[in-house]
Amino acid sequence: MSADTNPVKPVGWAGANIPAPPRGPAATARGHSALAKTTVLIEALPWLSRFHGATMVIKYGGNAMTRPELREAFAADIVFLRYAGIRVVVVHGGGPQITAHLERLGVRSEFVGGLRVTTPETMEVVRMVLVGQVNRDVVGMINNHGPFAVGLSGEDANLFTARRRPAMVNGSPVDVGLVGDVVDVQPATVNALLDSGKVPVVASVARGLDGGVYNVNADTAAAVLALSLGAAKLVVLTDVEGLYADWPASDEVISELTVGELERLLPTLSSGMIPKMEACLRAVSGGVPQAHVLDGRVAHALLLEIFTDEGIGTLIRADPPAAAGTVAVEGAVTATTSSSAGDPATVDIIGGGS
Ligand SMILES: Nc1ncnc2c1ncn2[C@@H]1O[C@H](COP(=O)(O)OP(=O)(O)O)[C@@H](O)[C@H]1O
Ligand SMILES: CC(=O)N[C@@H](CCC(=O)OP(=O)(O)O)C(=O)O
Repeated sequence: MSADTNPVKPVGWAGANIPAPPRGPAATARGHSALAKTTVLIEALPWLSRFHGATMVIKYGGNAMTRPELREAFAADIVFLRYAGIRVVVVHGGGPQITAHLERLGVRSEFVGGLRVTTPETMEVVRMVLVGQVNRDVVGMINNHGPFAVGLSGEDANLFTARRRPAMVNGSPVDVGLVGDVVDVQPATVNALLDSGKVPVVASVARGLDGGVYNVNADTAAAVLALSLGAAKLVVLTDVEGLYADWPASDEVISELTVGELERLLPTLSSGMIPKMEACLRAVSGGVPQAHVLDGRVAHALLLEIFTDEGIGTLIRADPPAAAGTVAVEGAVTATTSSSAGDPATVDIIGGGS
């Protein structure tokens, strides 16, 4: 747009030939809204500085993919993170999408301990839906906002190798078919994509040690990838506000808990929260400074969590070091319906930003 036709910011704004900007109530209102915007931008500065160049693994749950406007907001957030200099990896789920496809084929889905009972026929559908449908959709959505997303299956270049695992019910193993746990990660391809400025988008299907193909829970896949990439953060987007203290009786969100606290809580959890919280535990106890469960139904939840002081969802962090003068409070799970504010000046104690 030329200087003659641009009504907003004429070139040479301060020049003598250009009329002065309007004064009075309209200009004041504009000034106030600009101030609010600059406040938000400046609030982001410590987080931008902290996370520039850091790796983050974002788990995008199938339940968070439902509404088109939320999908758009998610895709825009991922591109925002990329432009902010964060090495972003997306690991997506697709449980509800697999269930819907199986239903169309007349197959009922069964979950044990949060894991899908996976027959060889089910595995064909899992692979087709995750790799052929959901992965393509997520890649396409992100690329509408910026040309960065590249889709991968966990089978590609042996990214994930899995071994058959049972579900655990009341401490006992129950066979759930072709469900795998990841026993080896080869992140070279993901790193090469990140080095070239791309955003890898990973489906949680794995090759088996036995040459077969395994269904890996996407939370588990995201956790092991975060570990092998040395990620600064694992963020899990789902369809609840975070971990509820006493679900389904209450919707009181646990805003923050340590690995020790989560270990004690784990046997009381049910359904999809079991693999999700196991994954967060695995990531943080393995060295990822923090894992965060966020409500994917909140537009731009990712930006809110990463770039503002507005802590939301449930944060899982390492136990405090048992240093002199530090006393770990037994069972100190913080339950609140509000957010856990992150202070850029203090979160270094736990090895990462909030
Ligand atoms: N303590 C809990 N707090 C929150 N949600 C829970 C809890 N226990 C079980 N859930 C269930 O876990 C679900 C999230 O897991 P899941 O359905 O696997 O989601 P996703 O597709 O995002 O991985 C929630 O929608 C809720 O129904
Ligand atoms: C073993 C197992 O349960 N695998 C999951 C894989 C997809 C997934 O994890 O999707 P969400 O993240 O949307 O739940 C499944 O078959 O549903």
